[in-house]
Amino acid sequence: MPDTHMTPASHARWTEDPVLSVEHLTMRFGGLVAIDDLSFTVGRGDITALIGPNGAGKTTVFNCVTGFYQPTEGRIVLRRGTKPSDETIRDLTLSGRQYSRDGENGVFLLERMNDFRITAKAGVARTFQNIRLFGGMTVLENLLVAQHNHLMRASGYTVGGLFGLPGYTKAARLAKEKAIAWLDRIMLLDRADDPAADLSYGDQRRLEIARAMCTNPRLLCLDEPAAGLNPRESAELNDLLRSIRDLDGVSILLIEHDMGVVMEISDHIIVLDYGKKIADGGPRAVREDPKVIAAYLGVDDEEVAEVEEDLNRNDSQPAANETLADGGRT
Ligand SMILES: Nc1ncnc2c1ncn2[C@@H]1O[C@H](COP(=O)(O)OP(=O)(O)OP(=O)(O)O)[C@@H](O)[C@H]1O
Repeated sequence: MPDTHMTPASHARWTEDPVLSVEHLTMRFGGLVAIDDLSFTVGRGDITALIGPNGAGKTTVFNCVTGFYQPTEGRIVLRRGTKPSDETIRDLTLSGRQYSRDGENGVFLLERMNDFRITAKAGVARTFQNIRLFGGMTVLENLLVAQHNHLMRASGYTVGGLFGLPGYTKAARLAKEKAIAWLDRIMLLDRADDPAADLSYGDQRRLEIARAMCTNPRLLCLDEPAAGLNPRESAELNDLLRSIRDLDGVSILLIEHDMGVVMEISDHIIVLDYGKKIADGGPRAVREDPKVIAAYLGVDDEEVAEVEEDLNRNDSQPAANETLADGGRT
């Protein structure tokens, strides 16, 4: 992968080939403006981190992108496959339709779609801050359930599956093969028949990501995947996310407070504060941005130079599991 630490924004994938564009997004809850005219892009094949102090609006952005909230204003464009022209997107917007699909490719206006359609049609999968596995089901069953939509399609939405329709039988075999391949990748093959609730926290996190991957996403949205992980589990998570980017070619958008994880694996970082974007660029540029330091540490502008000096004195890389937000505003 190219070193994106200092990639000029004009040549970065997030400007040249965005898989997702969030355009002038605003989300109000009564009188509270949680997201205020926010625009950013996510590069195809990038790991993009959305960071910011507590209450900055990160989860609200995720909820808008994944269809849990309908934004008050703004457009959210997901591009599958080849890059569509601006005219295609404009025509789709004016048509009032939700998406325009051509086989595996297409353009999707996520602000018009519900969560189910966003996963099934646009190919956006997500995980949550609090793990949401089916604890009573086995580890393998969790990965099979994720492929339920695909299997229903193969059954022709009939009882065909029960009677062994050839298309369904093949789809069921492929679903099992895929689940087993993922269990192997996340090193949980020997736990396939155990209830998911019996796994350690780190294993549950990786299983949740594998479950999301079983839906064949183009964009994987992860809400604090490193929360509560120990350093070894955090390193395993980093490897898994890099492999999803590099081997599966899936773009990743993550919310994360663990600056060790963010700085190590991100190609692109967007920083929010009070619902507005305050920085957007490669990891080094963002890390050295005085506005970011000020927002995280809750200090006045004149104190920023002092804080920067401290950071430079300590080292040029954050320690693993360094969690700036712990010192941030709550
Ligand atoms: N459903 C809701 N109803 C009312 N206010 C909400 C709702 N969801 C979020 N908010 C408010 O919107 C603002 C942004 O919250 P959000 O959870 O998006 O921040 P965050 O950056 O994800 O924070 P954290 O890092 O603590 O998870 C906060 O002031 C929050 O109280």
